[in-house]
This record gives sequence, C-alpha cells and structure tokens, in this order.
Amino acid sequence: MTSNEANPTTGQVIVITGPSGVGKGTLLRQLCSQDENLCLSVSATTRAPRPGEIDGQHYYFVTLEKFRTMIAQGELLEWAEFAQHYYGTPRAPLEMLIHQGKDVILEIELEGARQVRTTYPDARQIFILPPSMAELERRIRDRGQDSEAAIARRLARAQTEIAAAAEFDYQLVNDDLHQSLQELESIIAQCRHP
Ligand SMILES: Nc1ncnc2c1ncn2[C@@H]1O[C@H](COP(=O)(O)OP(=O)(O)OP(=O)(O)O)[C@@H](O)[C@H]1O
Ligand SMILES: Nc1nc2c(ncn2[C@@H]2O[C@H](COP(=O)(O)O)[C@@H](O)[C@H]2O)c(=O)[nH]1
Repeated sequence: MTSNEANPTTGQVIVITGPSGVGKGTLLRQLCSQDENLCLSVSATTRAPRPGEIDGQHYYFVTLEKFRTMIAQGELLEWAEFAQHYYGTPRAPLEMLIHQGKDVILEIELEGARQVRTTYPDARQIFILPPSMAELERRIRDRGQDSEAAIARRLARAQTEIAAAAEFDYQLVNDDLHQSLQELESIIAQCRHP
C-alpha cells in the first residue's frame, strides 16, 4: 500500500514543483507554519548554503561524495541535477513522518516529481506558475542569491519546467501572494482529503 491510498493511519505525500524563484518556498513556509500535521521534507543538496540557511533545517548540505554514497545506498527517494548541483529527497525521514500520520510536502523540481510518480503514484502533484517570465526573473534577481550565470541556468530550466505544467494535477499562478496562499491552502486541503 502506498501512503496515499485510503489508510487513516498514514499521511499523504504532496509534491510541489515550479520554476526556481516562483515563490514555492515563500508559500510553503507560511502554510506549514500554521499546521503541525503538515511538514516540509528536508532535501539533501550539494549546493552551498545561502546566507541564513541552516543545515538540517533548510537542506542537508552534503559533499558530492556523500551525495553519491546516498544514491548508491538507496537512501534517496528521488534525486536530480539542477543548475550544476544535485538535490534529493532522503527516504527514511519521509517514511517515518508519513507513518506518524503527517502529511509531507516535497518541494522538488520536475525530474524528481516525475520519479515520485513511480514510487507514490497516488501522491497529488501541484505546479506553481509565475505570472510572466519577466516577473520570474525579477523575483530571482531581487532575491539576490544567484550569480548571472546561475540566473541564466535557472531561467533556461524554467522554460522546460513550465512546458510540463499540464502533467500536474493542479496548476496555480503565484501572482498576488495573499490570494495564492488561499488558493494553495484550498488545493492542499483537497489533496489531504480526496
Ligand atoms: N506572490 C509573490 N509576489 C511577489 N514576490 C514574491 C511572491 N512570491 C514569492 N515572492 C518573492 O520571490 C522570491 C523567490 O521566492 P522563493 O525563494 O520562495 O522561490 P522558490 O520557488 O522557493 O525558489 P527556489 O526553487 O529557487 O528555492 C523571494 O524574494 C520572494 O519573497
Ligand atoms: N528533485 C529535487 N529537487 C529539489 C529538491 N530540493 C529542492 N529541489 C529543487 O531544486 C531547485 C533549486 O533549489 P534552490 O534551493 O537551490 O533554489 C528548486 O526547483 C527546488 O524545488 C529535491 O530533494 N529533489
């Protein structure tokens, strides 16, 4: 039985994907802070921490060697390369949380979302879209965390990801933040109580 079949003792897996800078983290931090039964999975990554990011809270920051070992030992539910770094979802903490009855959100890119469809075919998947590419670029630049080369890589990848939005169960345009929060809350409620 996968976690998303009707079993009241296990939580749901919910996947949220969308181009870098669209506002996934902003939306999810707000929603998860309001609900102790809604958790955000903590990914492993080979990228360096940004100012203010805490190991074990925002990501598990690992070396490339450690990441390769995690892949080889089957410790990752899914993983992908993104903008010259590796990202993956540690399997054990996710399984522990859903067996505790928590609903767990995976905030991951497109290739990872596709992999999760194999492992958790009943997991609902949500795609967050920007109002425009110009606004997406503005948000990435205003965040002020990426080099010009990294911004270019992220915007190029955004085109590919947006082209795949129709693969997802739900699509949401993150324009007005307050309205998007309400819409995402409503979508997640549908995912949790199908
Ligand atoms: N609705 C919105 N309107 C205006 N700015 C927004 C909105 N949502 C998020 N932002 C801003 O956009 C920037 C990027 O947001 P955020 O870091 O949450 O994106 P992300 O999708 O999680 O990116 P990544 O996938 O790279 O981690 C932040 O500076 C955030 O404050
Ligand atoms: N496939 C996965 N993608 C992930 C995971 N954790 C984060 N991500 C995605 O990576 C990009 C870049 O993130 P950033 O923090 O460097 O801006 C973004 O799209 C995330 O959603 C993961 O475990 N697996």
